Amino acid sequence: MKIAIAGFGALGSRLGVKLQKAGHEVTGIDGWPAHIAAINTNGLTVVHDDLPPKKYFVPVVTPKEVTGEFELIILLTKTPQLDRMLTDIAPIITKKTQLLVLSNGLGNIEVIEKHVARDQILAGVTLWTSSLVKPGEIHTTGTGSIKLQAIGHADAVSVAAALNQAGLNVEITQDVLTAIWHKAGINSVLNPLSVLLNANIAEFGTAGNGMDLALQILDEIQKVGATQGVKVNITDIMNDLTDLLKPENAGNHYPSMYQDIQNGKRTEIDFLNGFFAKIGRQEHIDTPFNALVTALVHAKEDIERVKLAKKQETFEI
Ligand SMILES: NC(=O)C1=CN([C@@H]2O[C@H](COP(=O)(O)OP(=O)(O)OC[C@H]3O[C@@H](n4cnc5c(N)ncnc54)[C@H](OP(=O)(O)O)[C@@H]3O)[C@@H](O)[C@H]2O)C=CC1
Ligand SMILES: CC(C)(CO)C(=O)C(=O)O
Repeated sequence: MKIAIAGFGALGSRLGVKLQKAGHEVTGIDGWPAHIAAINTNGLTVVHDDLPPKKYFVPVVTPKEVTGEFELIILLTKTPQLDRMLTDIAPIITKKTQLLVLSNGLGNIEVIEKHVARDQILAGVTLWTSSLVKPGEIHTTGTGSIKLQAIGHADAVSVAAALNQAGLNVEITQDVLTAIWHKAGINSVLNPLSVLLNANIAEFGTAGNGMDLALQILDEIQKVGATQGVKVNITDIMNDLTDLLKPENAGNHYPSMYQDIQNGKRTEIDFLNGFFAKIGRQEHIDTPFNALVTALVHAKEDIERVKLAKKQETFEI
């Protein structure tokens, strides 16, 4: 299948390599010039756990440069960048193109609906992980899975089959909205707490009160979900959290929000805990934990951005 991955960052790169290895024709689309240049010149370096680095040659272009027709575009930008990416790649989206969004957070489907017909959209969630450690180099660990559903009449079966050829462990769900809230519950625990506690997923699991904190956050999300007609199953989320702590799954992974903070970038917090706190305010549901976590992550974003800017100034001197 001819596949483009829009948002060829940490996770886009990992999935891109797996899809290319399975025989698909893959093109990466990304806006970070240094990353594009590194991959196109020297290949993408992938370091899996303690294994020797491997190089893969997947062509990467900017959103404004990309040309050609793709049967499938996998959207893997950070949530705040999705709208901009879709605007920039509009020339390559035909009526036959299917778009699958796997980014974390709430509200992605509504953004895509502004750009293409419902029948072209598939939405999903993924437990694959990856870290972009420097331009052109990702570090990977463990394994993962994907759940997806067609929003209208897109061809979920052929998309799932193409992804499964690459061993991506895809399951078609009939209730992707619940899956998205479920995943957002997982992210609303692991992502901000990794930032605030400076811990990877396994290290978070060693905190004596870690799971109590998780329960407080999830209890609020469950109450907010009920106001929106979404059933959030806390037991199922806690089971998934416990599985993710294992090194063979994602224990050694620093969540994507942790990586954003390290890179001095704004995070997806407003599409996770911040989203639940906002709906909670509208629906008169108290969400003190989610509101506090959101405020603390925003504070951390500011602190790290100032620190990084100072470091860069020092380099210039
Ligand atoms: N990483 C993971 O393990 C997982 C991620 N996800 C989700 O997948 C989506 C994509 O995440 P992920 O791949 O981690 O995101 P990345 O930050 O690695 O990549 C997203 C985009 O950010 C830009 N970018 C990345 N690093 C830098 C940098 N240092 N300086 C400038 N620009 C940079 C890139 O281009 P551009 O300049 O165009 O912005 C890239 O397209 C998110 O919604 C995330 O929550 C879901 C599961 C696991
Ligand atoms: C792997 C996981 C679930 C960790 O929180 C994730 O989605 C991320 O890193 O953003």
